[in-house]
Amino acid sequence: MVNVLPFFMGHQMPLGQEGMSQLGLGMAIAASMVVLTIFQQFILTHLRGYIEQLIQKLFKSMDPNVQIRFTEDGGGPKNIEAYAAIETYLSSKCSDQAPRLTAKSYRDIRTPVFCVDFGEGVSDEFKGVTVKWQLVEEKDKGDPYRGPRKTRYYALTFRKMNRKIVVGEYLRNVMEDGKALKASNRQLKIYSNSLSGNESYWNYIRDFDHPATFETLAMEKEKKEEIVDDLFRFSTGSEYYRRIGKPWKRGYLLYGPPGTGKSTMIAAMANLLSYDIYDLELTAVLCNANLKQLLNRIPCNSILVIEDIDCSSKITNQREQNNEGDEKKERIFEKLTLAGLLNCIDGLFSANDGGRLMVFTTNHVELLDSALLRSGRMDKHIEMPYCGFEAFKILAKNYLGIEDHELFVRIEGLLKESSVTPADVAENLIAGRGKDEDSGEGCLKKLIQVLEKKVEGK
Ligand SMILES: Nc1ncnc2c1ncn2[C@@H]1O[C@H](COP(=O)(O)OP(=O)(O)OP(=O)(O)O)[C@@H](O)[C@H]1O
Repeated sequence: MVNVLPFFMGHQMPLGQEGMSQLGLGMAIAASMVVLTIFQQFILTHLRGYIEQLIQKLFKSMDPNVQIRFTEDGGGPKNIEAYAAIETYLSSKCSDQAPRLTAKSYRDIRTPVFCVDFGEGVSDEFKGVTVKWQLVEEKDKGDPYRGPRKTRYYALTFRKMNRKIVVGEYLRNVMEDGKALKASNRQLKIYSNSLSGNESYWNYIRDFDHPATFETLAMEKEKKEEIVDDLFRFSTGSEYYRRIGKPWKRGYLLYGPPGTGKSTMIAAMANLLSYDIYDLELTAVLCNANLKQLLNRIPCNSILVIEDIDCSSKITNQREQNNEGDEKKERIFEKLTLAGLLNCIDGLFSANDGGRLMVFTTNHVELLDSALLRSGRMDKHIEMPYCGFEAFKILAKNYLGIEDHELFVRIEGLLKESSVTPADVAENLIAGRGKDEDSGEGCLKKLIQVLEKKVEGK
């Protein structure tokens, strides 16, 4: 047998029997050293990693808490929306808890949102379960071009045993409340339509800051409550409209003499629901196609207002009687029709992404085409009457701060006999102009005189 080992070992001299056995031992030791090193380097490293993982798992399973992170800009619009809803929700919680707050102002909100400072925590309770929110900012290495990157997130920590209620009910509640708070803090706006060439557009007119509310609206309590209830059911009816397969819209017709508060009611509706107002001027609509274009551009959570709809329907119905020769009106007569308006209303707002309210007003309900009045187009007809005693008491409280007075009995009697609008009454209740008759009592006396004249003149 050719002995090749000496060459491997670097020996030049031939070896005896003893040398051979020593050499074998040396090689065995060397081999076991190599195996040991491999074992250490590979097997032990793997084993160590495995053991470490096991320990981590063990610790995790012993940790009683769960943490969910909501990052500021991660994962698309839904996540951004969720982050904003959480921020608004926590804004209402943190003002009396966190020692340090940051005020954030956005373009479209009325009052600043308060946020906790980084590292600060806010605790919250839901159905007996306590959770903790914390605003965290982390810096990572980022990439070579843009450098380090900051990530902000809200960390929600809670007990593992409460996972079901927190992930289900609690978070749904946070999102809904956050979105509702955000909507109620939104700066409302008024838009109106205009014509440019053959195209119709909505133009931003101004911010909507009308102070009217249902509380200040002079109207019988029961009737007001019924309307508010209807509006709330409508605005929270997403599930309902989805279930019955109808577009999420509702039509209101407000009718009554001028000065009975139809426009004031629309303002109160917008404030109640935090909806923007889209005031449709039909005389600035060229044809049915234009109208469709405009109505399809109204976003959700808006009120479409068509005031004095009787005048508009007169235009459409009395086409033959028009002999003014006005070219533009002529075109409207030809192309914008009642049928077109009805079609637009029927096919309107098929997307169920949010509610859209339509409010039509008229001083002459008797002139309206019955096709326009039917349910689905105008679901609720509200009469805005002359001023009754209940409405008067609200006006006296609003304008004079007087809730009861000995002259009220006389005024109640006169209101029963006369037809005065809340606008007429309000006009006589503007106190504090310096003169004696403009004091609270002076205003009531002045109103009595006006009412007496009305009754006499009947
Ligand atoms: N019901 C009411 N509650 C409180 N204020 C009212 C009411 N009705 C009228 N007013 C007062 O009268 C003013 C005119 O009312 P408003 O413009 O709402 O009436 P209107 O019915 O819309 O009239 P028009 O048909 O002429 O448009 C309002 O600015 C408001 O101050």
